[in-house]
Amino acid sequence: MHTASSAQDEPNTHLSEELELRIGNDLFDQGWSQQDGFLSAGLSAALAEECRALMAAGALKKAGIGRGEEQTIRPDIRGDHIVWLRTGQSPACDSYLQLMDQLRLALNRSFFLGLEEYESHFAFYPPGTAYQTHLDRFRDDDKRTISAVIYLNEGWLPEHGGALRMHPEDKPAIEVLPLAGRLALFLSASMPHEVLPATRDRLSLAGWFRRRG
Ligand SMILES: O=C(O)CCC(=O)C(=O)O
Ligand SMILES: [Fe+2]
Repeated sequence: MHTASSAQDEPNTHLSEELELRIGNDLFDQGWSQQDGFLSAGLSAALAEECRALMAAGALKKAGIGRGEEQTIRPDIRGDHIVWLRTGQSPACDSYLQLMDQLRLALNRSFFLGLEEYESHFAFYPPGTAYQTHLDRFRDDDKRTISAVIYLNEGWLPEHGGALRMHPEDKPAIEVLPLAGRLALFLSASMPHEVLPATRDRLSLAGWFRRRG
C-alpha cells in the first residue's frame, strides 16, 4: 500500500522544472493547485480502464471513515469504493507512481517537507454518491501532508456535477471538475474539501504524500 522512498532518489525528466515551479508557487500562495494534462491521455485512459476492470471484478470495497479499529462505513458521509495501489500491479500504475515520486522529490526540494512516501488508492464514486466536507489528516496520525487527486474521466461536463469543492479559509470556495488527466493538490491538514454528487461514474486516484513520523 505504501511506496517506500529509496536512497536512489534521482530527479528525472518526467516532470518539467516549470511544472514543479508552478505547483510549488500555487501551494505556497494559496494552499492548493490544479494542473490540467498532468497525465497524458494514454496513461489516464489505461488507468481508467484498470479502475473499471477492478471495480467489475469486485476488488474495490466501500470506503470507510476514520482509522483502524474505529473505521466505519457511512455511505451518507462517504460513498466511494476504493482499492489501494501496490507497486508492480500494472505498468500504468507504476508509471503513475513514478510520476508522483518525482513530484514528492520536487516538493521536498521546494519546501523541505521531508516527504517520505506516497500512498494512493483508486476511487470509484457511483452516480449520486459524495464525500462530505472533511480534512485528510487523522486526529491520531499527522503524517499526511499534501493530498493529490488525479481524475480519470473523459469528456466530463459541468452538468455532470462531481466537482471537488475546496473551502480555503476566508476565501470563496473553489470547484475542480474531475476531468481526465487533471491533478488537484492541496494541504492535507488545512484545506476542508468535499466531493459533490455526480450523474455518472466518477473515477480517480487519490493519494497522500506523508512525512516522516
Ligand atoms: O476525489 C476527490 O476529488 C477528493 C477525494 C477525497 O477528498 C478523499 O479521498 O479524501
Ligand atoms: Fe479528502
